[in-house]
Amino acid sequence: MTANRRAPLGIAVRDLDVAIDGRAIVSGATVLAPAGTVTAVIGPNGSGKSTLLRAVYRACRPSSGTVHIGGQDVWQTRARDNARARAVVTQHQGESADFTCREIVDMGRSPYKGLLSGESADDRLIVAESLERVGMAAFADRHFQNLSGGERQRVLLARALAQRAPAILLDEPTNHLDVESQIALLGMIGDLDATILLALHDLNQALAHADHVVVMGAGRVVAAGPAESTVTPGLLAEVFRVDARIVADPFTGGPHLVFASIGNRWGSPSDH
Ligand SMILES: Nc1ncnc2c1ncn2[C@@H]1O[C@H](COP(=O)(O)OP(=O)(O)OP(=O)(O)O)[C@@H](O)[C@H]1O
Repeated sequence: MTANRRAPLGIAVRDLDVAIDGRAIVSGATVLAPAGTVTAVIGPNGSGKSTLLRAVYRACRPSSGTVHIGGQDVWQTRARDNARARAVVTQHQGESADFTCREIVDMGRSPYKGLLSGESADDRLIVAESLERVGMAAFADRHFQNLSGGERQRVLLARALAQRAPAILLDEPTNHLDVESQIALLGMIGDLDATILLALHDLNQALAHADHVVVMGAGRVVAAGPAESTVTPGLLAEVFRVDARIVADPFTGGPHLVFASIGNRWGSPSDH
């Protein structure tokens, strides 16, 4: 199945500023995701990871800076060409209408369809293959709105796969997934012939599955580079305020983070 396959396209974000209601949310961010690699954006809650991704997939207009995918400025590119260049899996996609899973995944084919053209044999095969790839083939005729959070996440991933885009953006893709599905998803994205830019909370997943990490803190990129040399205990203490040690992963021998207990830092216990 080769329909619409293209070589991976690199993603380049330069000097990006995003302000919402006059407040700087992302400031001066430069993120380079080379073609064919996996780049994880990590950082504490509210550090600007989702906003950065939103600027890349044109859900949030930057106040300054540029975003290129494969050398094309996404903010100067037609919507259909953008849809062919990158697929997106976000946490809150409002697919509330009463579509089946097959119909949801078929939406990934729309950048390749004419206004009045229906589904081609290639489209049908790609949709079936994409559902199969995320282990959801048996759900093809089920209604999307009746699925569990993890099942929905897998169908939305299948839609992104069906789009056959040379760059894929994922915002917290392991959210809602059980441990087997998390491992399957991260293994799968490493095998995709695409450039992957994803926001992740699990630092061990970033260490194990990303070629590069981009570390955000308070809207700025505070570090970036190869995962193993960038995600250090010193950096985690500075950015996440946690005490971490690196041990050998007993399965792979690679680096694995363990964290010291820090008690409740969110507030004082109530009196009762
Ligand atoms: N539409 C908006 N209006 C106002 N503030 C916003 C908006 N979107 C994001 N923010 C604020 O911008 C900051 C960054 O949000 P963002 O969602 O990008 O962070 P994040 O790093 O993805 O966080 P998390 O890890 O919690 O998902 C937060 O303080 C958030 O409250």
